[in-house]
Amino acid sequence: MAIRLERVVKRFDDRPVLKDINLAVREGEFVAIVGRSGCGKSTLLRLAAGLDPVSEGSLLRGGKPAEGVDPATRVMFQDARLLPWKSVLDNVRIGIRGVSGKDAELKAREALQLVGLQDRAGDWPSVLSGGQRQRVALARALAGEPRLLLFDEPLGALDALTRIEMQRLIERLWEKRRFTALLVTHDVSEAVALADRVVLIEEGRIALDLPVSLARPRERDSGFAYFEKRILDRVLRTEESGSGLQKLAYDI
Ligand SMILES: Nc1ncnc2c1ncn2[C@@H]1O[C@H](COP(=O)(O)OP(=O)(O)OP(=O)(O)O)[C@@H](O)[C@H]1O
Repeated sequence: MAIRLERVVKRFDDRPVLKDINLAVREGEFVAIVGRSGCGKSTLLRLAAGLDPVSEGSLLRGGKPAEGVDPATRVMFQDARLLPWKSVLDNVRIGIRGVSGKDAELKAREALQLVGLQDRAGDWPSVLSGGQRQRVALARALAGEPRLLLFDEPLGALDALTRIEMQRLIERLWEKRRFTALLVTHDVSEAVALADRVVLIEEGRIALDLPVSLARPRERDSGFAYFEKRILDRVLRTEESGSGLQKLAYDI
């Protein structure tokens, strides 16, 4: 397993946000995490990245107890977090460790080519569109050849069309590189477009863990709509039943 969380609890000031998370992600698998705002999605991602410790339970990476930040993990956030005083190429180089000089430049140029921005290597981030900045952030993440790529709402600030283009790009690059991916998103459609499995978090627990058995590249057809509806139905049922969540978690 690339990553395994066993009976994980995460508390902030004694307040449990994640109460009992059991999740195993295989090497090369793409898992999406959905759930209402504040349910603990980003917290889960921070634990997986080693940015925060678990309060209880265990976190394993590659079968071994995870300790601190994993050098083979990269995170892509909603904002590109580019350094404005560095060129596009130099921003991508930041993602590369253990290689320097010409070799690093070559790797950075290759990563820019993967996202279709090879012609913008010398530009400043300020002259790029929001979508292009996210492409640079994706290139920076890929340039490090991560085993685990964590996406925290990476397309949340983009317009609908750019968002779908970026989803297709991420899907193509994942098929090419086969990194293990964990994607946090509010967008059920995005989860179905990208993931092998969609995990719904409710009240600190996994309420649904649904394999998405659709061929790739994903088409937005009736099969796609079926998975969207199954996830949305579960979210809405839980909302209506309120404290009935515990029961719902067991009748999947
Ligand atoms: N460092 C922290 N200290 C205290 N509380 C925190 C901290 N980080 C997160 N929380 C709390 O944990 C809960 C879950 O936050 P988290 O950001 O994981 O939710 P989320 O599901 O990602 O939300 P959103 O979808 O709105 O981004 C929230 O109530 C938040 O206030």
